[in-house]
Amino acid sequence: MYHLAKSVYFWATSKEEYSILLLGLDNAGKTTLLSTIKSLYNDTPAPAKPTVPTVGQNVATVSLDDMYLKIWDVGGQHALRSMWTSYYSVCHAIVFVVDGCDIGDDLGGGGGEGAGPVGRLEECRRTLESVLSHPSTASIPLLVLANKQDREDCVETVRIKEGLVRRVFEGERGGGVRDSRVLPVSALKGEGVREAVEWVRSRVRWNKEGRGPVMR
Ligand SMILES: Nc1nc2c(ncn2[C@@H]2O[C@H](COP(=O)(O)OP(=O)(O)OP(=O)(O)O)[C@@H](O)[C@H]2O)c(=O)[nH]1
Ligand SMILES: [Mg+2]
Repeated sequence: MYHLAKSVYFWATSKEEYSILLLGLDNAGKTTLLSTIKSLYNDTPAPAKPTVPTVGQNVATVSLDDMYLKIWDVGGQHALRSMWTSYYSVCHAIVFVVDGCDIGDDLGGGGGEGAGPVGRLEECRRTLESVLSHPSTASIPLLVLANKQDREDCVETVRIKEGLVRRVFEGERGGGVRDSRVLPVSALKGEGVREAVEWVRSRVRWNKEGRGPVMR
């Protein structure tokens, strides 16, 4: 009887928990985004100190009305990217953060002869392709964030959509059909962050049959 009551109590009081993986090149703004999400949803103070490059991982859980989001922020430096794969099989959505000021001004040109500087667009493209072509990320929702929108030298979101995301999806390593969206944010100022979290919330729920939550 005790065990039955305990189970009933657990199911009545528990919520679904989904894991979200923040990926992107070094300096994209992942750790800043995690801090901002924590301060918006958990009422923690906004970080006073600047971030340092992440070696290893940061994790935080935010409580929404109907679920917990457990958010993993991992280091984006080249040497650390091989560790990302160990998170793929347990994550319910991937948020790929792009530094919108560091992808160059040749988004439509394909990098051919005579093309202008391309910034880190090509590195971003190869990295995103590698994530999406991994079998464990198949059909997992993908949110691409065009970050640093507060800066004047940031490219327009549509250019990241066309020049990066569409190219990856149309390529051979695009990873098949999945829910995806590109949204502008400023992780530093918090602009667009609630909209990004809301998109993730709705998409992990939608994909629940594909990859189920953990009950907490
Ligand atoms: N202007 C502006 N700067 C930002 C924004 N987001 C992050 N930054 C800055 O970009 C730099 C890198 O931010 P991080 O959050 O540490 O980047 P990261 O993706 O975690 O980098 P790694 O840990 O090396 O993978 C820091 O100086 C941040 O203050 C933003 O929205 N606007
Ligand atoms: Mg970091």
